[in-house]
Parts: sequence; C-alpha cells; structure tokens
Amino acid sequence: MNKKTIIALREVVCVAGDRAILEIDNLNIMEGERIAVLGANGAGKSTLLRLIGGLVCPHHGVVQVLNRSLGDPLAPKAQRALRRDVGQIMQGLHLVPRLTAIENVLIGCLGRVSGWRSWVRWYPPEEVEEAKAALKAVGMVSRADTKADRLSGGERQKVAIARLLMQGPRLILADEPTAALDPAAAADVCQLLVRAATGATLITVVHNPSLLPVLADRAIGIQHGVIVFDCPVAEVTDARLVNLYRPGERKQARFSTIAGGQLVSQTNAAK
Ligand SMILES: Nc1ncnc2c1ncn2[C@@H]1O[C@H](COP(=O)(O)OP(=O)(O)OP(=O)(O)O)[C@@H](O)[C@H]1O
Repeated sequence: MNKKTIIALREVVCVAGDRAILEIDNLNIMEGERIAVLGANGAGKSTLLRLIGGLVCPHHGVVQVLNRSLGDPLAPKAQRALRRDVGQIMQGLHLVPRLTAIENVLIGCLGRVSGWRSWVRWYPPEEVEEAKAALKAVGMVSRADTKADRLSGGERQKVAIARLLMQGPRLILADEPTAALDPAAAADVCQLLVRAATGATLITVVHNPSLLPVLADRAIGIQHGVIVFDCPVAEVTDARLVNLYRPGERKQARFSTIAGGQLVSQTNAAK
C-alpha cells in the first residue's frame, strides 16, 4: 500500500533574533512513520517539533502538515482543527496542575465537544467512560481523582498519554517525553506512547539512544540546526552518535545571519 506524505518541508529556515536556528532543504514524513529526532542541546529539535505543530512560523520556505500550509499564521478555525489532529507531549508538565487526572484526560476530547459544552467543560457520560478506559490502558485508573500536581513525573506522562488516547490524533509530537524519568519508568512510558500512537505518525525527540528501537524506525540527527543524518534506526551507529554530539562550529548551514529581515548566505556574507 502506498503511504501518504503527511509532512513536507522545503527550503525551510527558522530564525530567532538575527540567527537562523533551523535550516531544512527537504524533508518528507509519511503517514504512520515512527521517527526519532536526535541532537545535542540547542541543536534545533524542539524548533522542528514546534514548526510541525504550527507553534512557530518559518522565516522562509514551505511547511505542509496534514494537508495544511503552515507558512503563514493560521486562522483561529484552522488552528483549532490542527490542534485536534496533532497531539503533543512536551518536556515536563503539560497537564493542568489543579485538575484531576481524569479531568486532564477529558481535555483530550475538547476538540470534538462543541459549543457551550467545551466552554463549561461538561462531558457526556460516554466520554467520561472513555477517559476512564484510557486511564486504565496506562495503568492509572486508580489515580483518576488525584490532582495532577500530586502525581510523580512518570505518572503525569502516563496521564498525558491517556489524554492522547482520548484525543486520537493523526500525528503525535513528543518532545523528550521521558526527561527526568528513571530508566524503568522511561521504558514504560515509551511503550505506552508507541501503543497510543497505533495508526498515527509519531515523532519523538530522544536523548537516550537505548530508547531508539522502542520508539522509532527512522532516526533524524540534527546538528546546529541542520539535518546531518536521516536513516533507519538500525543504521544509527556509535560513530554517528559521537559525531552528532561532538561540540563544534556549524559548518553546513547555508544561512548564518539575518540582516534587515533578509537571509544572508554564508557564501555571500564571506565575500
Ligand atoms: N524564542 C527564541 N529566541 C531566541 N533563541 C531561541 C528561541 N527558541 C530557540 N532558540 C535558540 O534556538 C536554538 C535551538 O533551540 P531548540 O529549543 O530547538 O533546541 P533543542 O535541540 O530542542 O535543545 P534542547 O535539547 O536543549 O531542548 C538554541 O540555540 C536556542 O537558544
């Protein structure tokens, strides 16, 4: 069966201040792929996820996600539709601390609850049952009525995964979902995440290479804002990882500075 391209990036440049922080010539991601994004601190991994999630706009280039063009800021309606289709698990807390575990999971269905119900957060009984089933699937149903700020880091990530199950997104963006978890909890959360992503496309920022085989089939290495490898996980060798995390100056970027809002290529800048 031919898989559809659901993410396409062409000649993309993202800028912060006067610096290009991400430059991607060409990247295609197919429906159902499981992708790990690797790279040192500050390499541009979160920027890539934020770009795909519609949270930052590129300074230059084409960004297509789930048949939408994200080159310009989205209208509120399109932004809501994108939020329904894209589930996100970000570093640290992304739950509402004062809400209980089950209330946080129910937030996952807000995209499909319309009108006043979404304003007052009134959920039909079948949605509540579905939220309980999602908590059960991640082993957290006994903590359904515990406020999020009383849960451990691993428990919160499990609740965030239950929220994904409730949302049923087509694309899941997970930014270091195992940050600050012990090795056993990290492996547990990864397995639950992969199960929750069945039928969806999963893109995960990973720091621990031992989690790669659990989370992904394809690995993308980013260094100084540029993709330096894009290969099957089985081809991520120790040598590749050593090179990826080696400190040093960026060499491959086409653009390094922004002058008067315009990109200046390194070659031109050097003249
Ligand atoms: N809003 C911003 N303003 C200025 N610089 C920014 C901004 N956002 C990101 N950057 C810079 O862009 C670069 C890439 O940041 P990004 O958060 O994407 O890195 P990362 O690979 O996810 O790092 P980490 O592993 O530490 O989370 C960094 O040098 C960062 O300082």
